[in-house]
Amino acid sequence: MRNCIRYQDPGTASPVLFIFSNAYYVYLNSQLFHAFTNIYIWQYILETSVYPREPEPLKELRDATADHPRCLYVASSSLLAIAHVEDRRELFENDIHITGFLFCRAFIAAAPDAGQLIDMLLKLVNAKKTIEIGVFTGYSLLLTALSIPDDGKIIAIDVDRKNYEIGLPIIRRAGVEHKINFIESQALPVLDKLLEEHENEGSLDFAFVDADKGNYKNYHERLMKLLKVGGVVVYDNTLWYGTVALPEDLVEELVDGEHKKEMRKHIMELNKYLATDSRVQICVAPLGDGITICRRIY
Ligand SMILES: C[S@@+](CC[C@H](N)C(=O)[O-])C[C@H]1O[C@@H](n2cnc3c(N)ncnc32)[C@H](O)[C@@H]1O
Repeated sequence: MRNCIRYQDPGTASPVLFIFSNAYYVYLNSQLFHAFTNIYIWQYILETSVYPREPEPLKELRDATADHPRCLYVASSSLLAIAHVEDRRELFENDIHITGFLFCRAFIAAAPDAGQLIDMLLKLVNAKKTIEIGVFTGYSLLLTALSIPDDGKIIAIDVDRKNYEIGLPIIRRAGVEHKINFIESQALPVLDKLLEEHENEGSLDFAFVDADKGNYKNYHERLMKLLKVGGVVVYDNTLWYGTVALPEDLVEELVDGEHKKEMRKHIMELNKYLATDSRVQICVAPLGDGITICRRIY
C-alpha cells in the first residue's frame, strides 16, 4: 500500500504527486511540513534574488545542463524535490526527478543560490588566482571566470573533459576562456605537482572543491598549503542530500545505495575534521546541497 501527497508546483502550476511506501511515510510524515516549506522558501529565494541577477551566460549554461542525464536539477521554472520511491520512477512529466530520499536541494552542478554566495566571496577576497576541483559542464567555473578580473587565472581540474565541452561554447561566447587552464586529470596528482614548485605555496586566493567526496580531506591538506593566509576554500555538498542529519537507525532504510551511504560517511568525517581544524575559520551555509566555507587564518 502506498501513501500519496499532492501539491501544486508554483513554477508550472501543475499538480505533483509524491508516492511513499508505508515504511517511509512514518518518517516522512513528520518531515513533510518542513520539507514543503523549505522547497517554497528555496524557490522564493531563487526567483526573487538569484535568477533576476544571474548573468545571462550562467543561465544559458544552467539550461544547457538541465537535460544532462547526470543532472538532478531542473530548469528555472520548476521546483526540485527529492523523495525516495522504491522503484525510482520519475512520476510526472513536469521534470521533477525523484531520486534521493529527502526533500532537499541537491544537484550535480553547483546550486545557483550557492553560486551567488561564491561570487560574493570571490569579490570579497579580491580573488585573482583560483582553483576548481570538479568542473562538470562548468557552472561554478563560469561564475568564477565572470567574477575574477580579466587577468585572473583559474586552474580547473576534472577527470572528464567531455562534460566541460558542453559548457565551453558558452564560456567562449562569454569571453572568459582565456582565464581558464583546464586540466583533464585526477585532481590529487595535480595538487601534488603544484606543491613541488615552492612558489605555488600560498599563491591561491580561492578554491572551490566539488568532486569525489572521499578525497576532500586530502584536498584540504594540499589546499592549506596552496592557499594564501586569508584565502578561502569552499566545499560543496557538505550536507549530502540532508542525510548528514539523519538518525543512524534510519540510514539503512532511507539512504539508497552503498555509494550514497559511503559518501555520507566521508562528508560527516570531513565536517567533524573541519570543525576541529584551527587553521581555518569555517561556516556551513545551507545553500544548495550545503557548502562549507573555510578561510585560512594561518
Ligand atoms: C558535482 S560535479 C562538479 C560540478 C561543477 N562544480 C558545476 O558547477 O557544474 C563533480 C565533478 O567532479 C569530477 N571528479 C570526480 N572525481 C574526480 C577526481 N578525483 N579528480 C578530478 N575530478 C573529479 C567529475 O568528473 C565531475 O565532473
